[in-house]
Amino acid sequence: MNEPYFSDSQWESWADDLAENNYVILNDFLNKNLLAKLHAFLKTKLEEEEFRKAGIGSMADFTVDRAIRGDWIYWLDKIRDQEISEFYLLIDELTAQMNRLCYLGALDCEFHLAHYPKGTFYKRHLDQFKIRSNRILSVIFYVNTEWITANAGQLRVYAPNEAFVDIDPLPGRMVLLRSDIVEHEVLKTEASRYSVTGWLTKHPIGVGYLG
Ligand SMILES: O=C(O)CCC(=O)C(=O)O
Ligand SMILES: [Fe+2]
Repeated sequence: MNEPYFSDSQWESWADDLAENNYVILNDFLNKNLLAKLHAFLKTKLEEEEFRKAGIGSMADFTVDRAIRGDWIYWLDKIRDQEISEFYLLIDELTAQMNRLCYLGALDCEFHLAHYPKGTFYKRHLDQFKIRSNRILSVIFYVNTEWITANAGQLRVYAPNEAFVDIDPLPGRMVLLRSDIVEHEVLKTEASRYSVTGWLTKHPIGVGYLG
């Protein structure tokens, strides 16, 4: 057994915040070592030109529309991407704790690296697709090694009354939000913005798409 990254009481306090607001911000969630590892891995994949233009929707619904989102992504694979196996240990801990504390019933996850080049954004949206409501919890890690507010590129999270909070994509920060109800957008970034984004899902990936 690996040592847990965080204590049960720490997880309980985050789960309380999530239950109350439907989103939670966790600063310095990635330690320096893991942040550096993810950043380096992302840079390698960028250099190898492994990123693809991100689209919207899934399967038959899938389209690429730069007026909606301008990021480039690289889908991760837990088995293939052994260089970042430590990241998946952290995701296992997150999933177990969320299932324990929030009765999430998550059975699987899917993650991609994301690069928003200068001048790109992702318009307001919900993470659940129309024909595939498999995603329960959205999980976003910011993996730039430095970030200044003048870079913009904030994650804007909307409350049901249209109030919103703007969240800087600070190194090591993680944001959790409920995929089914929390609308959000990425404001136009003035610098290359790197992240790892994913979802805890109800069904194993590749099965039960219509769940
Ligand atoms: O990078 C972010 O802050 C959010 C990304 C996002 O909303 C998405 O990929 O669905
Ligand atoms: Fe999103």
